[in-house]
Amino acid sequence: MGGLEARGIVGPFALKGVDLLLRPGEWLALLGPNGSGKTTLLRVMAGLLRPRRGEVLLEERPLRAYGSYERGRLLAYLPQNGPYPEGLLVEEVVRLGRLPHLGLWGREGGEDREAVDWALEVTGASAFRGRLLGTLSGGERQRVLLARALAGRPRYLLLDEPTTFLDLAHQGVVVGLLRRLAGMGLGVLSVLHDPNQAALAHRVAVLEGGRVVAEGGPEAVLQEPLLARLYGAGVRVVRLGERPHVYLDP
Ligand SMILES: Nc1ncnc2c1ncn2[C@@H]1O[C@H](COP(=O)(O)OP(=O)(O)OP(=O)(O)O)[C@@H](O)[C@H]1O
Repeated sequence: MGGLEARGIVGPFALKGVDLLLRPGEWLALLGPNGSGKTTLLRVMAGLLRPRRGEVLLEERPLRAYGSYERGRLLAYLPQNGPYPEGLLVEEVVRLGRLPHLGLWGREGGEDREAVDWALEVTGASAFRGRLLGTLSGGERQRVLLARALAGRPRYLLLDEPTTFLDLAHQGVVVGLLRRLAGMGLGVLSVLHDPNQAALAHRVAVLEGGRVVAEGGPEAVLQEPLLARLYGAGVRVVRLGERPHVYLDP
């Protein structure tokens, strides 16, 4: 079976033995307290950090055996922080997402332009295409960076806190987009802090102290005892229809 799989990952830093499988066609949300190892795990699964022990398999082949362009055509990573190419036009930033297909000297063709247009469109970033990245608000910039990740038409998308900086409406746009992308067959792994956004994912995995301590459907994972242990006694969970809804009652 395909997928992006972390097997027995120990180190660097906080990771203490993580197994996690991201399947094509699913949105998997990764939750966990600050410092639990979420970003580190994402960077290991993106091939940007080497684990001390264990390995990452991309469609059953070790990730370290892939060349960087080959890996980049299959897998895109959206980091939590920059550096960002502030001085480039938005359209140029998104075109950078085609690099794994074009190489440094490749000539852009119709397929590349279509992918860039599509990525700008689905992220709601088309209106900024002629602006400099450095002139955008935090939320606008976040959508452009998501467009850059999508422009390579990856099969797996790893997103570190993609809804941070977004207003409520655009959080909804991004969350809806993640579901839609999974529906199109992509495997989407997103670090999130908001359990109510995670409740919309197909599966949720919870990291605590560098280990996956819970994994499964949102209804099964987002339970009050676990969340209270992770985030404190004031966390409450109620059911709204089928879905768990988490709020604070400090
Ligand atoms: N370059 C580094 N050198 C030393 N320690 C590091 C380094 N990067 C991360 N760590 C440590 O590893 C642990 C996990 O960090 P990580 O960024 O993966 O956590 P996180 O779950 O993403 O946290 P947050 O929710 O705050 O973003 C933290 O204690 C952090 O201080």
